[in-house]
Amino acid sequence: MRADGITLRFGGLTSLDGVGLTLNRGEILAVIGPNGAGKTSLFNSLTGVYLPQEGTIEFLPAGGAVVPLVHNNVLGRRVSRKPHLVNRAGISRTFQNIRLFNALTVLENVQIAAETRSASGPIGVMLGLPHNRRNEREARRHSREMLDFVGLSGKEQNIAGSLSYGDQRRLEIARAMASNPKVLLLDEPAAGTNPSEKLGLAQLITRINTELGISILLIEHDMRLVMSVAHRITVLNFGKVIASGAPAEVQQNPAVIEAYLGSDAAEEAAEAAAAADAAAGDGAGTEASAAELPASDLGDGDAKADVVPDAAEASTADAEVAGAAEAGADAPASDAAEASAAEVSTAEAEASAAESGESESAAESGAVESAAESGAAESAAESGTEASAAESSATSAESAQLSEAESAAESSATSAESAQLAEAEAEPDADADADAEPDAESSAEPPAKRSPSESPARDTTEEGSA
Ligand SMILES: Nc1ncnc2c1ncn2[C@@H]1O[C@H](COP(=O)(O)OP(=O)(O)OP(=O)(O)O)[C@@H](O)[C@H]1O
Repeated sequence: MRADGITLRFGGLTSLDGVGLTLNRGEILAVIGPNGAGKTSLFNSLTGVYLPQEGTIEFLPAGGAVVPLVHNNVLGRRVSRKPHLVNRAGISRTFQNIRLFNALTVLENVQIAAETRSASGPIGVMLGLPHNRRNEREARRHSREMLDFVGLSGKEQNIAGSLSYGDQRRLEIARAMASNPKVLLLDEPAAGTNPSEKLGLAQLITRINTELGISILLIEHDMRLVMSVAHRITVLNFGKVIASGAPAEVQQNPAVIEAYLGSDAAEEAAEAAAAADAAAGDGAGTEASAAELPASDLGDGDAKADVVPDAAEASTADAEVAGAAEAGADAPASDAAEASAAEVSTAEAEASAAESGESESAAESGAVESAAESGAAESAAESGTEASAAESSATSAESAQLSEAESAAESSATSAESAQLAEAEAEPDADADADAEPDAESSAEPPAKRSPSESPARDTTEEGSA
């Protein structure tokens, strides 16, 4: 799937500004960025909910012809494929806010999606023709299979609204998979879930990719999850792509750190990196660079405050965590990054990894975690779990240093967000020239943040068959 030069405007607000992105076959590509960066707008453009004013989007399924999703037609008019035809072409999605039929059973929720693939018309269904009954049986069988895959077997007859939040997220994924997509777009699948649910979701996403061969485009704020599953990452900020590449590369990109944590933090991180380079001879902790985007939930201001890297703190904590790992962690002590991940993972993650004998992979999945991220260790302690060696070795001086850094970052994060919001609000609506034209599909995705003064939602669509 490829998007080129996608520009999407809402009146004077440019939500996407010349965005280009390619999802390769078989790949997990994460799209990250601060709040309001344009991630959901991008998903809505890819799935035909919005019609971007500029750019093209095309999909090339294996063994098939190119399917134009957004393009200029022969008359030069902007056209996009309707959402249900995008789905029929092999692209499915989940939503940031869970959208289930809460009063229906788990099985019925999935079956509805599975039946959209069948050719049964309403009359045939009403008459109960044999062909339609066969389709229904097949849809039910396939739905059960998907539920089993996501770990919801045994809950088929439960009412969807009664499921735990994590199970509801799984159900959404099962429903998206019921139409046998080749590409799955997941919009913040871990939002609102607890750490063990997040771990399970990360495993599920990887299995969908490896076992079913489905390419995945993932929007997610939880950096630990992103780093553990993504093959590549594209970073958006203010509607523009500011970085793209392998997770480790992106995590250390100064522009990315600045986008998330502000320029002061980026400078501090760069200084810390230089200090770490200078102290490279020391051994411990130097492999996990201090100038990394911390692996944690970057979805809101609180989370940002939790993960602020302080230059000095980062190297100290690095050394401590690596030292503690050498003293007793299962993770290879020679790899400071893995050791630090093993130490600062939540107790739940550790327990589950240990139980399944996957301590190494758990360590790897969190290998990107910066030692500066003492937020994870703090939250483990808060939740009554066993304090990590890294945390227990923290001195009070370091704690003071951390709180200072946290409040600095919190204020820089807040001011960055306020600036963004103020900028968005200051944009005049006067030049809006297009109708707000909600259609059935658009209304399924209500405006997240503000009412559109110029809705780019589909003014022209193409009914071409997939
Ligand atoms: N329907 C709409 N009408 C007007 N403005 C919109 C609409 N949808 C999105 N925007 C604006 O576009 C910008 C990008 O929003 P978007 O929801 O795509 O960001 P995001 O990166 O997904 O944010 P978050 O992480 O908070 O979900 C924001 O400024 C938002 O207010």
